[in-house]
Amino acid sequence: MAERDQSPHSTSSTLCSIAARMEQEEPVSRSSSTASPPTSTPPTSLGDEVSILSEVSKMEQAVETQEEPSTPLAPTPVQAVPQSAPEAPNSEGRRPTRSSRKSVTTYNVQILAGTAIHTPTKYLEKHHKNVLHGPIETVVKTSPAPTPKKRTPRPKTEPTDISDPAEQQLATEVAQAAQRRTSSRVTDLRREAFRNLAGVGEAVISGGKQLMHNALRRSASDSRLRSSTTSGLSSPRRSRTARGAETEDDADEEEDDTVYVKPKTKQWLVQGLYVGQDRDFDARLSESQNRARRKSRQSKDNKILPLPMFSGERMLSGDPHTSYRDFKLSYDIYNPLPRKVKVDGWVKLHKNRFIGDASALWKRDKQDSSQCYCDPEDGCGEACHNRIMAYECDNTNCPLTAEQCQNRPFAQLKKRAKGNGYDYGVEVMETEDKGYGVRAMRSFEPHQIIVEYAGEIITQTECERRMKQVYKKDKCYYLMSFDNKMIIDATRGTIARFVNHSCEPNCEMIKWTVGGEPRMALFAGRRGIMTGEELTYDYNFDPFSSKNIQECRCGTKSCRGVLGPKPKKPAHEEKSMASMILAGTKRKLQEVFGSGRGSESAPNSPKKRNMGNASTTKARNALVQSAAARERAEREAAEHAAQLAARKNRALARSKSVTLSKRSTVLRKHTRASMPNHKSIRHTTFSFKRKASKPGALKPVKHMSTMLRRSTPAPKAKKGLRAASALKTPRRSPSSDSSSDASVNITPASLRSAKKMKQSTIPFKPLKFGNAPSPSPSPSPSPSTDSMCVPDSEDEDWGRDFASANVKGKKRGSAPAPRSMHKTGAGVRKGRVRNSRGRFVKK
Ligand SMILES: C[S@@+](CC[C@H](N)C(=O)[O-])C[C@H]1O[C@@H](n2cnc3c(N)ncnc32)[C@H](O)[C@@H]1O
Repeated sequence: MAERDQSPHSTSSTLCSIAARMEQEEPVSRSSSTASPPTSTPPTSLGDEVSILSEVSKMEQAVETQEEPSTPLAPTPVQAVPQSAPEAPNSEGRRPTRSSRKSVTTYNVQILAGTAIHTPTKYLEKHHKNVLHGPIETVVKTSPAPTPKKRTPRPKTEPTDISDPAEQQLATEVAQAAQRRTSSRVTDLRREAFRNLAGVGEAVISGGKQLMHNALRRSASDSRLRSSTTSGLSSPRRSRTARGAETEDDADEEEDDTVYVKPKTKQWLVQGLYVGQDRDFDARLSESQNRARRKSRQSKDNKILPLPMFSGERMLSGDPHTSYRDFKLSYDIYNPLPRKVKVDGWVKLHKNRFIGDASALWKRDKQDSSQCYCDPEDGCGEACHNRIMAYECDNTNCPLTAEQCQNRPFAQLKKRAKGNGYDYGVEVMETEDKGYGVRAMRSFEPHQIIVEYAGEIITQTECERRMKQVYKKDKCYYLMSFDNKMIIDATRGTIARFVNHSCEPNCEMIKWTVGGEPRMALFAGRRGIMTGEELTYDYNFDPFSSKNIQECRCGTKSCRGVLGPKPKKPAHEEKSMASMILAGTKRKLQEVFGSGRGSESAPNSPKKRNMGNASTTKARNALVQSAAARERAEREAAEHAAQLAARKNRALARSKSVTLSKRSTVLRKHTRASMPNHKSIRHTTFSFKRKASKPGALKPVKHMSTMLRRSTPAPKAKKGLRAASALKTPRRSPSSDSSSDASVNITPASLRSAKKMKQSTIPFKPLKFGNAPSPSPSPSPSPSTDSMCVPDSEDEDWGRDFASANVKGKKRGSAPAPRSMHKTGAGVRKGRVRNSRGRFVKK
């Protein structure tokens, strides 16, 4: 039993110890006093009041029995306790052992009262007041400890201490007093125990009351809230409650409330973020209609929460201090594109890198430069010389600052590369049937730079080697013809290598000159690019042989079916087409000029057969008129172009920065070097395919000039209909023309004008020298009139004469005689003079 926990924390152990000690003490008491009843037991429970009382009586009896032999020398029952024997060493000043203290009986009233708490008793203020230590006799003898620290005297040593009779007397008196006090104290303890119990009960009851009160208050506030929000409309639940309140008496209601505390009801928001955020106006309606709409709306309540998009509008238009707040876009709006892919084995390069001999062979033509003279207001816009020539402006060739100038696309690209993914704006995607592709992650303005096509710059020899050895088994090649007969191999290169071909592309691949060096980049087309769009450009793929032709899967309306230029029709087909066009033109001309054949054939023609004479004449007149009008328009266009060119030249001459000779040199250079390249690179992508017959064989990359020749139709082939189209879209021609053009044009615009002038003269020449009958054969024609290259003023006159002479009913005879005739006197017959109407009459 001694091994059990006997700490003051443990109530059970304390109770057990009480019982144990009492058991142990029983024989002691019995032995010490025969008067003590053997049935005397310590109280074991709070209800054991009888036991407590009996204990008290037992104590009293004990004291009484002690009192009987009240002679001073008579041994006290305490002295007779045999337990004192082992305690003898204590008298020598040694601290009593734990086992020795077993005899000390402790009555904890708090435990008995059930109010003990599990706190070390030494910290409890009342502890020592309520606890009696030691055997009953000692307790009786000693007065109740006034202070908690005062210990009850050790009973075993006491008898030995009471040796003096005076002291014994004193002790007896004290014991008597203690007996009296103890009895009263026990009564006090009982009272206190009951008081404590009552206190506990009170606390429990008051706590319950408090809880009930709180619950009632909550429910009351809830019902108030409900009544205010529902504004008189009572729900069935509410009415039931009300009915209940009326019928039940107050006590029942209180009891009900106590038992069933209602949970907090959910409060629905009737106003909040989106309430009232409807649009004030409807853009589709007029102002007055909107006003009427607003008026009619005023009385109406907004029943449905408006769409969140209007909240953004409100926030933006409102006062930022009051209505502005941060918000997050949902992920699929912020990032609408599917996950981007990773390409294995793609080594990224951000700029061109020369490989092998390429660097040594690369010609750096320092003369190849351009200069612009733009104003800050223009900001190097559409009219910027550098922009037209595909030169990037920089501090050396542009008078504007970087902020003012808008013609620095590659610089813009560099800045963008430092930004985030959105700035960069492109990513690799997987297409359905074309392998990888590139899509826009942002929008691009029309003609805005998107990404540079960069990679390894290699020579043709190196390219061939790679094709034979490295890319032997590959199906896709990333080779593009570049400057100086070099090739960009973007197998290691920028993302631009993944851009696929389309017959209706949304981008263009253009070569620019940046800081004197050529660079290729993908630019947005004229429609611009939307986020998520796949980027494409026209490869103008050169398959070299029919075996290498690849099927195009661009899926556009005007798809050519193959990657590359539209397959040429067989020669005989082309010829027949040309002959058909020619035949048609001839027939029309015959109709116009009324040749015998045409008029003869007319009745046989099923078309003509149905036409009456009047309608034939009408049609003929219309044709004549339209031909004349076209001629006039062409002439005017040529004149206009010439004027424009002259104006530009004057402006340029004013700038005085370049001498005339220098400017013509620059012009020659531009026309020879830059323009053809710019044009030819534009839509040319070379993708090398191994020949099926000879694996690894490589066709040499065609030179730019070859490409140009291929892409630019020869002037001879542009007879008739093609000549007109050539006039509409002037091309930047090779330098051959510029050498003959001794004008001071150096701008591309003036160059185009000059070209136009030349082209516009083309239709006249065959008419004059080929088909047109001379109004009067010149006996001694001037040599200059035979020249077809440079038309002089006489040529023009001849042409005009021809036109006036052949157009029926128009200016016939009314035109003044050509000046040349007057000069030479040719055609003036002897004995004849002109009359006032210009006709020759006899003298
Ligand atoms: C420069 S790569 C373009 C990227 C390539 N799709 C890839 O996955 O790496 C050129 C090759 O892509 C394919 N390609 C590009 N555009 C195509 C189109 N419109 N139709 C079919 N194949 C195309 C062809 O195989 C072509 O040889």
